[in-house]
Amino acid sequence: MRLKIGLLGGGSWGTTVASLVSRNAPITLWARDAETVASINREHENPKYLPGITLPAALTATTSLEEAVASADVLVMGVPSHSFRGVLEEAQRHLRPWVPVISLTKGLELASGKRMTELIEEVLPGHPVGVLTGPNLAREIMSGQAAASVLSMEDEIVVRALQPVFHSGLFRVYTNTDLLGCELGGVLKNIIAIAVGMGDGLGAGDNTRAGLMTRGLAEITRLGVAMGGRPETFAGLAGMGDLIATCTSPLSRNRHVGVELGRGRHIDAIIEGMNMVAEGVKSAPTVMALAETYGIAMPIASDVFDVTQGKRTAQEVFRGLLRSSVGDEAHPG
Ligand SMILES: NC(=O)C1=CN([C@@H]2O[C@H](COP(=O)(O)OP(=O)(O)OC[C@H]3O[C@@H](n4cnc5c(N)ncnc54)[C@H](OP(=O)(O)O)[C@@H]3O)[C@@H](O)[C@H]2O)C=CC1
Ligand SMILES: O=C(CO)COP(=O)(O)O
Repeated sequence: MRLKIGLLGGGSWGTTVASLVSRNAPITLWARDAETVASINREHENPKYLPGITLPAALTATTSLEEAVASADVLVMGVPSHSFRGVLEEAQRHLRPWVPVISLTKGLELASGKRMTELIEEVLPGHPVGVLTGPNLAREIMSGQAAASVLSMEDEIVVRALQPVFHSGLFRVYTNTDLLGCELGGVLKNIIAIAVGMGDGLGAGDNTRAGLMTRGLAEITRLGVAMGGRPETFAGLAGMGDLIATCTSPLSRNRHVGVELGRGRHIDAIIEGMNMVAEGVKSAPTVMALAETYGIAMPIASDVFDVTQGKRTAQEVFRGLLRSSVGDEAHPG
């Protein structure tokens, strides 16, 4: 039997994952924007988020949430974190029992600080949950470049059963049972990418970037391990892999925010000028609260928090590596 997939969210990543999955399984993509849906069905294009890219003819879209959810054997959530709970609650009315729910979202709920899979467990108790995450810039994948990703669920048998839904020749999907670690890797790297972008915007060099990325990974790993993730996860695709892609690619929206901050623009003006989401800006306050709760030093994330809150400028915080006290590399700070 071929599993039917419902995917909610017609942005750049939702559309890309739906295109990848359409090679393996029947899929219905739900987007709330009627023009986007019509264009995907008729022109095989999503002009709002992936202009100029031809989508597979097998990919069909709908504005009816019920149509995408009611017949789904697997539900994939591709909306940003600020809309996740609301869309999930709508979906809950139509979803059959026990259907696995996979999140593509790399953010935390602002009000509760919860991960997206925690929201799924809360709204849809009893449904197996997972994430698809890794160094996966949507536009690059749609232009036919090879990429590797991770499908993470706690149950090894279920995750292996779902792997073929997402895996294909140029999109290599590994499995991982460290759900918490994989999910946190995707959330936390966005904040470090903003820091690296700030450096790039200020004209910092390659040594600076390497220093920030390495110390940033140390912060990600410290918090992730304190919260229950496995150390090796943060050295893998969902940790270091995604950090490298996001911190170095001109396609990254989080890095873009950082670059513009580094050039001296105000955060509100930058966000105003973007039609896509940069999750790190919204996650920064929640991540700082988590760092406090778990007693973890996160000096780079803290600087990003200050700048994205408009408390200090990128120039002011970018003493970064020049901070007055430095200790042993293996220790926090
Ligand atoms: N783009 C990428 O390369 C990658 C993104 N991700 C993650 O995927 C998630 C989604 O990002 P991405 O697709 O890039 O985001 P985009 O900004 O490209 O698109 C966001 C999409 O979500 C829709 N949306 C927002 N709120 C709602 C709502 N309340 N109801 C229905 N639809 C809604 C938007 O619809 P509308 O157009 O109508 O506003 C739009 O289709 C993020 O968490 C991101 O971190 C992960 C890996 C790669
Ligand atoms: O998660 C991503 C790449 O893996 C996308 O990063 P941005 O949201 O910064 O574009």
